[in-house]
Order: sequence, then C-alpha cells, then structure tokens
Amino acid sequence: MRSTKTIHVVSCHAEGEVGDVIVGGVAPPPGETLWEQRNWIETDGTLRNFVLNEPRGGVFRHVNLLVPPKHPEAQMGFIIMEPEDTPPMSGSNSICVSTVLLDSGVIAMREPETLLTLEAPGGLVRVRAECRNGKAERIHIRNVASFAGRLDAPLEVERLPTLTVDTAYGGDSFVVVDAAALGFGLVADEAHHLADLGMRISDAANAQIGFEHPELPEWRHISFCLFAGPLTEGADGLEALSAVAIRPGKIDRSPTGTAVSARMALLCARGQMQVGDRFTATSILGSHFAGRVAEATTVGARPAIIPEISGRGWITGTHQHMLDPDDPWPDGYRLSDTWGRSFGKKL
Ligand SMILES: O=C(O)[C@H]1NCC[C@@H]1O
Repeated sequence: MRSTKTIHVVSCHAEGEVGDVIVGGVAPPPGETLWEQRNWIETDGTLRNFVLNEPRGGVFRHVNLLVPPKHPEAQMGFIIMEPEDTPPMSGSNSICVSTVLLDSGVIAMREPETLLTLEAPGGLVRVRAECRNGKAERIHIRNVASFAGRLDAPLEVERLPTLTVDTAYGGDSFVVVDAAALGFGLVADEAHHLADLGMRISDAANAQIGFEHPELPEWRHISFCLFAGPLTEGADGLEALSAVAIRPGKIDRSPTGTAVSARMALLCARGQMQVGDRFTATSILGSHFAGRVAEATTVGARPAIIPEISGRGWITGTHQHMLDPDDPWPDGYRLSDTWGRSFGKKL
C-alpha cells in the first residue's frame, strides 16, 4: 500500500444528512480568519475535489474540516464543504461536528451537559449537548444571526405560473416557496421532482432576485430552495413539513437547520413568531429539528433573530482516504447521472 496523502475521517449523520468530519491528515489552510480559510479551500479546490467527488465522495456527502479556532472563545473551528458551496454555516453539519468532537473524545464530554463554542466561517456557534452514557444525545446549536430578505417577491420560472416567494438567511441563503401551492405533500416519493424543480427555482431566484448579506458581502447568491409545508399548531409551538433542494440537485435528508432558522426569521418578520416561540420542522425522511427564537438582534440595519436549533447525530464509521500516485483521477469525477447539472464543472 502506498499513498501521497492520508486523510482521517469520522463519518456521521444528523437526522439523516451526512456530515463527515476530517479529524486529521490536513494542515490548516492559510488565512487570518475562518472566512479567509473558507475562501482558500473554495478557490484551491483540491481538498473539496478529493473528499466530495467520486470515488471517495458522492452528491449526498458533506465534509467538515476541523481547524484551530481564531476566536479566543471557541474550542474548535470548522470549514463546511457541501457539493457546490463552502458555506458560512450549516445546521446538520454543526450537529455532526459537535457529535464527532464529543462522542470520539476530541473534546472532553461532561454529563449530563457539555457546553462548547465552535467557530464557523459565518460566526461563532454556541453548543449545548445533552450527554448520557458517553453519547451526545441531542445537540442544541445557537446559530448565527438570521434575517428575512425579500417578502412576497414575484418570480418567473419557466413552465410555471408566476410564483410568490420569500428570501431569507439562516446561516445560508434561501428562496422559500409554498410547497402546497405547487401541489407538493413533501413525501419521500416526491424527492426527485422536488430536487429538479428546486434547482429551477434557485436558478430563477438568483437571476431575478439575488441575495445580499450586510456583513458577508461575498455571499451574493441563493444556495437553497426551501419548500415550506403548511404551518400547524402543535403541543410545542408551530410545526411544518420541510424539504430543501441543495445544488446541484438533491434533497436534504434532515429538516435543514439553516432552513429552520431562515423560516423562523420570516415568521418573525411577518409577526407570526416572537422571541421565545418554538417551531419544529420535519424532513422528507420523517426526522425533526426543533427550533426556538432565542433573541432579537440586527444584522446591519436589518431586524434579525438569533435562532436555536436542536437535533441528533450518530457516528457511522471511520475512513482513511488515500491517494495512490498512479491513480489517474486524483481530483475524482462527477457524472450527470447523479450530479445533475454540475457534470464536469469541478474537474
Ligand atoms: O442543516 C443544514 O443547515 C444543512 N443540511 C445540509 C445543507 C445545509 O447546510
């Protein structure tokens, strides 16, 4: 056996969505801030291609690189790599990172509760983990400030009547559509159709509406399309089904922590939620993320909220990814059968 690199990974999923964690074998990327390191990882592309592309990755895979934190209050930094983006924050990935750090002993666990602070490229994330018998059973994430963008904007999508959409930020950027108005029940056998239509809606929203973050001027696109299910009143606050289409064309298996945050920001902007209120989203797989509006704040001049989300993560294995110097595809490959429109883009 020979290899020009060996990357140590602990694999994990949060409520169904894969979020692997690189725990060794990669030097921290250059950069004075997590955001600069994020930029370097994205521009360089080598690590993204190696771990996300086939034969090591696949369109379903997200991979997080642990890095020394830059902020004095944080115990660990992490850079999130998703199929098309290297985003500011991610709910399922932050739950996977917390789970791996605690369950594998990188950070000491305290029962019944461990508090830690993580640094994502988009900002600090406070974590409260409910721990029992050596397992972090539920991870509570205090997310970055989240806000509503455009409300009730008209959107033209080919072969559809004019849609009315919202945009919002919940650690990543969303166009939000009414799932019922488009005829979706948000059930598992709609996944292919939702992924396909979600890409068309995201493309149209990027072309016609766009996105701006007052404090992250480089984040100028809409990453995700949230198909928002009808709201109902449950025992613990508002509830809804939720499906998020992720570029290049897949549905999040988890209820998407950034989407829960973005939707709560929209509900607050419309006066349907207030500080202290709760909202639970259920994914296409039937898994749940619980949300709570923790605080009101501002981002630039915009009213915003600090959302909390919680969910569960489980370790699924360990891997040592290697590269034989004779491997003809050191950057891996993507094919349009599963990677849809990103075919060939990153090779
Ligand atoms: O939970 C979330 O926010 C994420 N899940 C995969 C894509 C999003 O970053």
